[in-house]
Amino acid sequence: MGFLFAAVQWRFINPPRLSFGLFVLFIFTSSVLTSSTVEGRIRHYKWEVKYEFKSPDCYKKLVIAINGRTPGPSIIAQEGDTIIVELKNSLLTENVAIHWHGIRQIGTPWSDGTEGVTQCPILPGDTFTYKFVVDRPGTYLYHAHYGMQREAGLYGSIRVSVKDGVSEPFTYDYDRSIILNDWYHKNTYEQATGLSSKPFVWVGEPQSLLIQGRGRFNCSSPILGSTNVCNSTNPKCSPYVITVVPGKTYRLRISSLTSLSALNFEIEGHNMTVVEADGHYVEPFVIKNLNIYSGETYSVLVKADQDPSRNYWAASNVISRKPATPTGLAIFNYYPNHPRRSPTSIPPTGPLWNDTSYRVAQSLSIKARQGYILPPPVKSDRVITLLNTQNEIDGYRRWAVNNVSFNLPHTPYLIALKEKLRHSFDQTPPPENYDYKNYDIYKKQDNANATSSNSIYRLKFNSTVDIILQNANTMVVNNSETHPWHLHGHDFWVLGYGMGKFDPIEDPKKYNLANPIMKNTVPVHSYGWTALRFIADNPGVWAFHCHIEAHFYMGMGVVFEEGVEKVGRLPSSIMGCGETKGFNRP
Ligand SMILES: O=C1O[C@H]([C@@H](O)CO)C(O)=C1O
Repeated sequence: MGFLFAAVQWRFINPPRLSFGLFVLFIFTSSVLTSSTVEGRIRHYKWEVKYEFKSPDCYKKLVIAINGRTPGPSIIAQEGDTIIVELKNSLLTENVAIHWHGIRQIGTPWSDGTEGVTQCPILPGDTFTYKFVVDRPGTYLYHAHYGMQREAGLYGSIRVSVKDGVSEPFTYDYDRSIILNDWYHKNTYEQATGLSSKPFVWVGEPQSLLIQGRGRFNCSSPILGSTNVCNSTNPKCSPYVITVVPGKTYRLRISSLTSLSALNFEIEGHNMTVVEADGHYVEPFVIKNLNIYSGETYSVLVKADQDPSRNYWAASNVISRKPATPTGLAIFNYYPNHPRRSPTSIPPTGPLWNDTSYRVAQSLSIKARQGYILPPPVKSDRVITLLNTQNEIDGYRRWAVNNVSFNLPHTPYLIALKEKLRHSFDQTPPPENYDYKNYDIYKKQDNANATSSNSIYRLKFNSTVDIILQNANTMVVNNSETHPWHLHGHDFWVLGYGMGKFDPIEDPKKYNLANPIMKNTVPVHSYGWTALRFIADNPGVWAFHCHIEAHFYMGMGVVFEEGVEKVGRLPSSIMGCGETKGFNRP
């Protein structure tokens, strides 16, 4: 931990300057109650989670909103602030839990919001209080972490600015957050039921792509017939508008919370300079379009330096799966043109969806900004190789890791381990590797001996762990999908990406140990591998899983425990389910 603190201190060597954009946003978003302490402000939010009818893409469906909104309210804070969210579950018949994505929860592992791992679900009618410190500046997210509720619209952004008197290694005039998403018309229950049925019913491709909660479904589509649930003239589904002043530079914090799709984001005619990824400064690089995977966040700088007499399209397109969803569109509006004036140009269609080498090249071009991220330890203490496969188990379609498909336990691990409730989950450690020599990753395989389990990896506190994520063929011939893996409670160094089968002798020699980026979410490209390193220095129990909502639901995840004996007294509010019934009595 001291190691990371050193990295944080090292960063603050620039002269003081708080960007005007951040300042203005701070003033306008302070509807939240704040009070100051020596360490930082306390920002107190009261949220009510409720089903509501909304038409984000013109098609009316039930969404899960926070205080009537999806995306929910943004959390705007400063490094060192304490966030308190009093969450009232008004879903009537449904539990809920919210994860603070990218926030490491140092000292507060019970606030990670991962149902089954760090807490019992919040019951209908109950209010649960999350309390944690945002200890690092950067762009983060929050979203539901229970069942498949995220796809119902329960998500939002967290923006943490640097401390007063500290400046960042780049400048800009204004700061905007944009969440990209994909959108389904089926509700979460229909989707989840299909995934866990015999025969398996796949969720399919999304109906629309949303940019900051807005998209546009074609209401005259023949599949709708004569229903009145879709209305293209509803102003609620007019495109999101990013208004820019000619000559000014914008920091766009672009993040993705897609349920399934990998996306490519582009602003017609404008270059973007990438400066931040998952809360870490990157060596700036210029791109025409950004590949972004579910759970990732980026900051890009965009200068409004094109012909100011017109507006431009900002577009998101599906990549890495054969697209069956129209381009998501927003308007990049040059002031003082009318914000609703649609550009007459053809919207960007993005790169070829199956150009994996293009995506791998962009992943490889993300490097730590010099002077801001300490390099990783040169050696690891343990290497865990995780083969990702699709299989059938008892006739159910599942995803498995080293032939083990993950099931969440009924008693959250954090409580089970701290209170020594050993019977509440499978104590056999999951496999550290797969049959590396004989497994053909290019072949459709049955993986007939795959099983389901809720066993977990226990890591030695403060040890350095390498994870090799290995992709393979699915149960469809000649098909391997992209999986964005997200680690809770930590950032990891990204040591390398490669195509084909990872070679445990040769590939580690090519690791980037000089300037690897730190992230919390990383893609594993089709038929490829990704190598990560992290230090198990955050006492708690942490999920590590594919951020595709259907895939985690189908078992594509693992859990790590480290230093649980060092965790302080657990709050009784996280208890009440499984074997923890009765633990919440004062
Ligand atoms: O889990 C999945 O199932 C489908 C397909 O493999 C079978 O229909 C798909 O694309 C997934 O990602």
